[in-house]
Amino acid sequence: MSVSEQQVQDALKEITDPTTKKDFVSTKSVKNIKIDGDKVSLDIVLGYPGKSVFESIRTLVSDKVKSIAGIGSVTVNVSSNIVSHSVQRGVKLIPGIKNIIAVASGKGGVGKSTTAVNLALALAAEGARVGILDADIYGPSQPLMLGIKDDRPEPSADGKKLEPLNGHGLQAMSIGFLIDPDQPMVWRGPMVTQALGQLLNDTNWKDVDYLVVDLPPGTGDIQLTLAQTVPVTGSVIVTTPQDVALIDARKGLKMFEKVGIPILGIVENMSLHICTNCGHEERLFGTGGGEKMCKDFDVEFLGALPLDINIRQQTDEGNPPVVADPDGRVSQIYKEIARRVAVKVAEQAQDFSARFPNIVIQNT
Ligand SMILES: Nc1ncnc2c1ncn2[C@@H]1O[C@H](COP(=O)(O)OP(=O)(O)OP(=O)(O)O)[C@@H](O)[C@H]1O
Repeated sequence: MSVSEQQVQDALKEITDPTTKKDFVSTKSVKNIKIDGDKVSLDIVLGYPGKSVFESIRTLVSDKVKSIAGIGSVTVNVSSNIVSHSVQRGVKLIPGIKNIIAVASGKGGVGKSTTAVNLALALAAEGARVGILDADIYGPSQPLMLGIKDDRPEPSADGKKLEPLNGHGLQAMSIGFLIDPDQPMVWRGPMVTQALGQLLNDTNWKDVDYLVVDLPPGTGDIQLTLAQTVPVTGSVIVTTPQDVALIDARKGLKMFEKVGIPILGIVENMSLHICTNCGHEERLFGTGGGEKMCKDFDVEFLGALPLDINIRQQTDEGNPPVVADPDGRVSQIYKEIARRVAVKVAEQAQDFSARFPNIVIQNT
């Protein structure tokens, strides 16, 4: 008696994708089941980029299907398909961009730009088409971190837009490509929003699955306006474990909640110091702060990066760890975070009617 499609589906309900923590049937990843006598073939189509886990998923699924009685050979193809998700209501989507991920911090200097660039590179390493927009108008650091600070963007063929620059395979745009970094610029609030709007809308983004936006630090008027004008799928908040950083990170979280942007999760940066001489581990800034905050606010703890001299040196030299040492421990952490972020994006509803925020105008 030959095996039925239902038997294959039932078997696949019993195994869990380590990234989504769900079974492949409930995430609608199982496609195209074909049964020919005792031969079975099927596709697993993931909703997140996961090149580095394709092989382990292929083995996991194929071993499970092989365990069904009466099955001879099994062929499993694993791939990813990234689709667009909803954004906050009233904000227009941008052509050429499927999803926008805002990387924010309540406080300056916590490693937001470092996290943004390595997250973008990790998403790309996992197989996605990725762009990075440096919205840190006051202190653009992406041109330096991508090693292309002296490059200048070219106009597009129709002369209407600017071509993004290429930084380690990312499509990149930053105010830093357009101004002289040594000349102080004085920006007023409306100019910042206008400049950002232009960088976002007047760049010729090409088929980007994820655009990572490196927001300016803080939770003032400018961040709020940006959060309301950029069509964001979700936000990632970067913090260090010190209490002062965590207090500001909470403010960031509340700001996104207010404008109806989902929080994809929190990254704790510089959480642990490993001595380069003796390997001793020290929690310079305390322990568990990021995780506790996630519990308090019911958001996901995406991962923790150590305070590591290589992260600083490689990133500040324009060759971030995900590129400089793609198989190293730090890259693995960034890739795990990237996959978790992509899963959280994929979990966002594609209709947004339920998320319209209440706007209350208060006179204080
Ligand atoms: N995990 C880490 N280990 C060591 N150094 C780090 C780490 N993360 C960031 N840094 C370094 O800390 C400095 C500040 O990082 P970064 O510019 O990313 O912070 P930021 O939050 O974006 O700052 P700003 O508020 O200026 O935008 C940089 O020199 C960076 O290389």
